[in-house]
Amino acid sequence: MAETEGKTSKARPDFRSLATFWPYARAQKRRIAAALVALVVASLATLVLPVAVRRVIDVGFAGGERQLANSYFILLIGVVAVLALASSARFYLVMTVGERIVASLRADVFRHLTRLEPAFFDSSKAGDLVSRLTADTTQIKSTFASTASIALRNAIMALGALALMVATSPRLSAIVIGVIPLIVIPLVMSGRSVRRRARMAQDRLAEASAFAAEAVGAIRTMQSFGAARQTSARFEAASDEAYAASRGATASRALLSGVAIFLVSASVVCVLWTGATEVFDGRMSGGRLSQFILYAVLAASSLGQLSEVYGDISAAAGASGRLGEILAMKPAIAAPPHPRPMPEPSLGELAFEDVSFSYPGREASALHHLSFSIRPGERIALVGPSGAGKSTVLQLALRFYDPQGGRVMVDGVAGPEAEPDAWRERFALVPQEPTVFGVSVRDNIAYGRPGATQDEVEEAARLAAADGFIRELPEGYDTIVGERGVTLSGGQRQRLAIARAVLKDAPILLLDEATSALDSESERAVQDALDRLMRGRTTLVVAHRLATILSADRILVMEEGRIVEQGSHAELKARGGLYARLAALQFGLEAA
Ligand SMILES: Nc1ncnc2c1ncn2[C@@H]1O[C@H](COP(=O)(O)OP(=O)(O)OP(=O)(O)O)[C@@H](O)[C@H]1O
Repeated sequence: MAETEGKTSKARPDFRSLATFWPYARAQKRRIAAALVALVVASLATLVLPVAVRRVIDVGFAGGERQLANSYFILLIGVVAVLALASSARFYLVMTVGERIVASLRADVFRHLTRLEPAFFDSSKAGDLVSRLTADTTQIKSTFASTASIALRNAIMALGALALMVATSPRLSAIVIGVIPLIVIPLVMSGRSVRRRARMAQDRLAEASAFAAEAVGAIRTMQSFGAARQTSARFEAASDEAYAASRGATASRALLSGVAIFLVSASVVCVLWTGATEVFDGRMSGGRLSQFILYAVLAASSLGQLSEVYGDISAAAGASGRLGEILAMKPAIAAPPHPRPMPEPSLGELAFEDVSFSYPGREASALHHLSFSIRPGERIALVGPSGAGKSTVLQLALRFYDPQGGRVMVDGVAGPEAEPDAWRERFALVPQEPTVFGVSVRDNIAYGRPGATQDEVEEAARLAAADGFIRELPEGYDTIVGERGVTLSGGQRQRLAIARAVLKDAPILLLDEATSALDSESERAVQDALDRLMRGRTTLVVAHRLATILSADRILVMEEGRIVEQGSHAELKARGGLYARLAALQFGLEAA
């Protein structure tokens, strides 16, 4: 699979994908126009230089007119100054255009990604696209900020220098143009193999880096299995392969540059030789020969730089193709053209009506004709064996997916009729493994309500039984937590998530209780916090704790995507069915 994807990404790039930039470039048209002016001025100044040099040599040196030579020198300094100024302006303008275009593009792609349904991120293609996002935008920036201007400048210079070469000496030009194919053909042919080898080296390097990233990510598993030595050996082998491949690429590149230097220099010597004969024979002035040589060198270096541009532009085309693919994706869960307004204030009603659902790419149904409704303020516990579909019910309630059959209703409005943000406003979720962001504790709690005051945040933390441990953190509410900050225990993370839900104060609460056991003190604190959070709120909880099911108004028992029993704890226990068996097994209650 990865193999096929790798091959496609290396296929001939589709240059039409560069059209993705058009709207971004249009927004920068003034700067681009100014950059073009600077670029043309700099190129013209460079093209004028050889004429000034010829004048200095012919009039000054050969003609012996010192005064005139001096004024040509002054002119030369003027031209050089214009060249310098225009080059600086071009560099600044082109770089900022590139940065601006890429910044807007990056922001758009990211905004778009945040709107896509979670199912998109489950696919391997998504992983590939997202992980290349940074590399792709960087590639595009370098193409815009330097390659485009290098291409344009060198195209102007190459054309200008070639035309002026012909104007300076048609005979010498004919010789130069005759030898160009002798230089270019072998270079282009060997260039292909160099590029192929360079790509192989890059692939090996990418494999080695991916291996290292995976190993470091799984450092605990690796060390606990005593697999450090074996992992290092595998990395070393991958790294050696990368070295061998890059040595091959470097060797062919070295050979290529040697051949190129020889061919180019030998042709310059030949031309110089022929030119010198003409000077000796009095058919050409020394200054004119110098002018010609300067134009030839300019043309050669411009053409040389142009040849490198193709690779860069095709890489940018590949990168923009991938970004364009993201931008072209239509979110599966989007607002309809005329969304139905949700009633205000919220009633806090949630209902599943004959809902059938299977995950994308899965044949088996996760939910079969599921129907239930929760009245405002009611507390419902979902129980059932692993894989029964309990978490799926929460995901559908939040519209991370839409069902293939039936409908999910909130406050009398069906999912597809509503605006997704307005819909999700009505829910607060406390997941099994809460996410803690790498920001302060305060910002973590205020995540669901960014404008919340310090008092509101503290009040939410108190209700979630989190205030105590937060105050003991090194910088209290300002402590940075998460991967780069202070590590929180499982129970602390849960209480932080509960505080976040308290602050959001949504009418419907979705809870996925943690299956992993906490120590009894944390367990108590979390349970108390949850009780306070659930009070008076419509609650749907995937229950793993006895206390939770005992306090539920109603229990829905799920098995293989269906509700097989429902009722109160006492009724279900008395029935002696699946619930009674689960209660005995999971919750340690005697089966009736
Ligand atoms: N993202 C997904 N993509 C594909 N299939 C999934 C996905 N998530 C869950 N499933 C499948 O859907 C079915 C129901 O899973 P679900 O997670 O809802 O069960 P659960 O009752 O919550 O289980 P547990 O108690 O173990 O968390 C399972 O067969 C599972 O393999």
